[in-house]
Amino acid sequence: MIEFIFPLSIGYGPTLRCFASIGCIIGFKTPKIPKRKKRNPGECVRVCGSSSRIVTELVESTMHSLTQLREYPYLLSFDTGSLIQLGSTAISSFAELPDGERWKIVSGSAFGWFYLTARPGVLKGALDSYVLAPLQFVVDGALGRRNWKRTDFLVDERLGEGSFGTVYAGFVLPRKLATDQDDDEFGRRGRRIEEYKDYKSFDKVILKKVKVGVQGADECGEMEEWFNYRMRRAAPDTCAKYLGSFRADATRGQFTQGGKWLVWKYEGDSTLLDFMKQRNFPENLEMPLFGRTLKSKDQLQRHSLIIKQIMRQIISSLNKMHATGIVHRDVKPSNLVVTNKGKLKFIDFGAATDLRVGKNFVPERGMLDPDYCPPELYVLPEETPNPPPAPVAAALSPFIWQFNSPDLFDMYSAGVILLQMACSGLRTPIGLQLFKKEIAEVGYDLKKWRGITKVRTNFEVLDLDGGTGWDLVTKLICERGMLRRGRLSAAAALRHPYFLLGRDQAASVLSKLTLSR
Ligand SMILES: Nc1ncnc2c1ncn2[C@@H]1O[C@H](COP(=O)(O)OP(=O)(O)OP(=O)(O)O)[C@@H](O)[C@H]1O
Repeated sequence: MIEFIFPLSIGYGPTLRCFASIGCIIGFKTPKIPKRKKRNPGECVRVCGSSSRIVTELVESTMHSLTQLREYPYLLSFDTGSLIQLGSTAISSFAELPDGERWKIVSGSAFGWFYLTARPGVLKGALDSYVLAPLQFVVDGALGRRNWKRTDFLVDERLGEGSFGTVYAGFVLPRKLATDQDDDEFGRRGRRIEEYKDYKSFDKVILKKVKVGVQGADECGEMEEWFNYRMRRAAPDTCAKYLGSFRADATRGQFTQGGKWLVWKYEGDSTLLDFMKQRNFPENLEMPLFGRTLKSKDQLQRHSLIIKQIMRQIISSLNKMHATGIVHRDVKPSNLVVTNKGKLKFIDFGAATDLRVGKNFVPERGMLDPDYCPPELYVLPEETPNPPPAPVAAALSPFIWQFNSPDLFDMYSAGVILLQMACSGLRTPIGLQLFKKEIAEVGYDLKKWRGITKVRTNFEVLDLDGGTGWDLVTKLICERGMLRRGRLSAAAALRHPYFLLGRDQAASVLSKLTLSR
C-alpha cells in the first residue's frame, strides 16, 4: 500500500489548500462538513474510506488549517485505492453536470491555473516560502553553513566600498587552523595571510563588512542576505554563490565586535567592467568565454560573437531572475563577475526588489547608478503604495506584474551595456555621460540619437548580419509605451533574431567539448 502523506505544518498549508480547492473546482459534491473537533498538536488525521469522506476531510482540514495551522501540525494519509475512487467520482460528477456549469468550471480552472502560474508565480512563491526556504535553512544548518565565526576567516585586500558595506577578498581557514587561532599571539592586529604556510590552498572568499553605526546599514545587510538566499534557491547559476553570514565576537584587525559580515565564494578576479576598460576589449574575453581563439578570420565577426555570448548570458540570467519576481535594479558591468569558467554572474543585490512578496520595494526609491537608469526612474509608478503584508502582496503580484512590467527596468540597463560593448566611445565615463544627456534630448529614440551624437561611435558590430544587433538595442533603449510596455522583456529579447542563429552558443558548446578548463 502506498501512502500519500501531507504534513500540515505551517509550511505546508498551501499545498493542501490547493488540493482541496482543485477538488472543489472540478466539481466534487462535498457533503455537509461536520463540526470539527478540536485537535491536539501533533495529532494525525488518517483519511481512508469513501472518496466523499476524503473530500470532506480535505475541505474541512483546509478550513481548519486556515485558522489554526500554526498551532496544529497534523498529518493526512490515505491509500491508493481511495485515491483512484476519488478520481473516478470526480470524473463522473463532472460528466453529470449541465453544460453551462461545466464551462464555468473549465474556464474558472483555466483562469485559476493562469493566475497561479503567471509571472511572478504565486504557486511557485508559496512553494518557495513554505517549503524550500525552511528546507534550505535546515540543510544549511546541518551542513554547518550557518555556523560561521570570525576566526574561520582571514581578511585580505579591500576590493570596494559601497554606502553600507566594505568588500574584501579573504580566505577560509581550514577547521584545524581556525580552532587553533590564538588571538593574543598577534595582539589586536589580527593575522596576515602570509603568516600561514599553505595559504595558497585555502578557499578564497569575498567578505562584505556591514558598516557599523551607519543608519540603515544593518537593514541593508539583512536585505542583501535575504536576496542572496532567495537567489540561491531560485536561480543559483546566475549569481555569485552566497555562503552565509556571521557577527564578529571581538574587535580584531578589520573585525568590530558585533559587526555583521556576509560571505560569498570568490568567483573571479575581474568584473565585466574591468574587461571593458582594457583597450583589447572584447578580444580579452575570447579565451575566458570560449577557452580558445575563435575560428573566424574576420575580426568583426569574432567581436560580434563574443559580445553576443556576453549579452546572451546577461539576458538569460535576467530572464531567470525576473521569472522569480526579482528585479535587480543595479544592472551594470561592475556588477557582473566573470568566473574562471567563462560565466558571467550577478553580484550586489543590495538594491534588488522582490515584487512577488514586495520585499525591498520602497515606491520612491530609484536605482543606484544613474548611468544605467531607464527614463522612468522607478520600477513601478511612483503612486504605487507601500507593499501590504507578504501574503497579500503575493496574491496581488500577478496583477502588478502584468500591468506594470517591472522587469523592463533592468532591460534598459542591459541595452546600455550592449551599446557600450559595441561602441568603444561609450566605454569611457565621459562618453557615457554624453550619451545620457543626448539620449534624453531626443526622447530616448536611439535611431534619432545615432544621427545627432557627438560621441565617437562605431556601429559595425551591431550592423552585422542585417543589423539585428542594432534592432535589438533600439528595442531595449527606449521609453515605455502607454501601457508601460514597448521595451523587450528578457524572454522576448532571447527570441529576437539577434540570438536566433546561435553561432556564439555553438562556439561556446564546442569549446566545452574540446577543452577542459
Ligand atoms: N563573489 C565575488 N567574486 C569575486 N569578486 C567579487 C565578488 N563579489 C564582489 N566582488 C568584487 O568586489 C567588488 C565590490 O562588490 P559589490 O559591488 O558587491 O560591493 P558594493 O559595496 O556594492 O560596492 P560598489 O558600491 O563599489 O559596487 C566588485 O566590484 C567585485 O570586484
